[in-house]
Amino acid sequence: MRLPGRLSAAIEVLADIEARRRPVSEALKGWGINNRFAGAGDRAAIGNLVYDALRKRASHAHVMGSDDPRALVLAVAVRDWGEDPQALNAGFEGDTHAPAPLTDEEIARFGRGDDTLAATGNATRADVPEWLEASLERGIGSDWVTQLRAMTGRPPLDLRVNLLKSGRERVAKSLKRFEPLETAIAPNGLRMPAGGRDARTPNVTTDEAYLKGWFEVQDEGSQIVSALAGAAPGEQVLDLCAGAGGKTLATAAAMGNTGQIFAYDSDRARLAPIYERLKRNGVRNAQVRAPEEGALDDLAGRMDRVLIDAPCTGTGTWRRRPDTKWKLTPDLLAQRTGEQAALLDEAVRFVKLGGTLVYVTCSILPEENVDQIAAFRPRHPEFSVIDAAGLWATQLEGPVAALSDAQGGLLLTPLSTGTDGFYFCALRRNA
Ligand SMILES: C[S@@+](CC[C@H](N)C(=O)[O-])C[C@H]1O[C@@H](n2cnc3c(N)ncnc32)[C@H](O)[C@@H]1O
Repeated sequence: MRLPGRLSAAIEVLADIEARRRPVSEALKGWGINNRFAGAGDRAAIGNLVYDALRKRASHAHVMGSDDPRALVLAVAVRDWGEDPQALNAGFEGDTHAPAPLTDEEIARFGRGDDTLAATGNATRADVPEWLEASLERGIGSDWVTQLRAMTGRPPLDLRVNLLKSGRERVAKSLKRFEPLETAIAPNGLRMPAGGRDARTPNVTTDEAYLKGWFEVQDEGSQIVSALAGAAPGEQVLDLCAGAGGKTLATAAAMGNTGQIFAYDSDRARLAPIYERLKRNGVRNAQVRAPEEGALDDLAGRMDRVLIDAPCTGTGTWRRRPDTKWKLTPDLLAQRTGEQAALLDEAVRFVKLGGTLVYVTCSILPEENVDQIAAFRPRHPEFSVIDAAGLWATQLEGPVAALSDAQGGLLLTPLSTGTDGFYFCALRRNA
């Protein structure tokens, strides 16, 4: 397929997402099934157009004066992919798969370029829903628009090398056709930066090194918070929201397969992939606890470290799942903050005297981060915050790149740490 056909396909997929309220991945898959002639390169390019359109939905719509799928996809072609509007029209001529030619009005809008954006509201320039503006400014500070604009780019593909089975050099060698770079902050990470336009994401999970358990796909931010959590060999650790086990696996490696990690999740389906992953990674110090009445009772008061990788709005992962940015509602945020407060209270009973409670989210909203810690402290005065910047100095190399907050926590963002958005705060039990 040539570019005009790919643009038409992306318009079709976006329309399908809107009409049927479908998740992006499902709509793209559906399009692929109905259009079997399209190759892997076509599908990747169409996916990129769709995701790019959603990453900058508000600013694209502002420039175009419309948020219909055609306007958004043409905006990606011109604003993000650097196509010239007149040249696009020339390419559309005689191509039966092309969208309708750009109108004079559309061309004029591109002519005015992004100048009109300067005069518009912050939420549009930051490409976020307006109702989140006050929260983002409060949580991130005065440069929140710049920070959020950095979240409209494509994410890299990051890997964590599994030290239980391999090393960074060996994995890099196995994947050298993808030209991986060492991650800047996480000590055992490799990164394949995002490509532009129709670049395809490297398919690393078919590599022999992956099948042998030498590495996992894990954003560098997730690797950093796992390192900050500071689990040491021989400890007793509870991963209270283990899900598919991304943090469990990183923690097991940090503990050198010694001590014991208890991996629990209230959702059996989310926990299911952990069994295969633990096996492939060669983890021998993790016990999975399925969600049953009293499943964790024997751990009360015994844990050196309890990790809450809390259910959250996922606002830190907007680069990867930009559709969730526009679907988030105040009700969903309130539901998540309620769950987070309950989990913090629930976790307390497992932490032994002198033990550590680690709270993590992949959100950039203060309601889910610093506010949770501020509310927890008077409820549990027996805990005190361990300064996260100090932990950074002991667990990671280089100066603290993340943003600090008034409670002693850290916020990772694409602009500050080059990662997804993550929040980290650790508290010690003193009584
Ligand atoms: C951010 S995800 C965990 C991701 C996982 N730790 C990883 O690194 O791959 C949050 C998880 O919390 C779980 N969860 C939600 N409420 C919970 C509760 N009350 N107790 C335990 N787990 C819960 C969800 O099922 C979900 O799997």
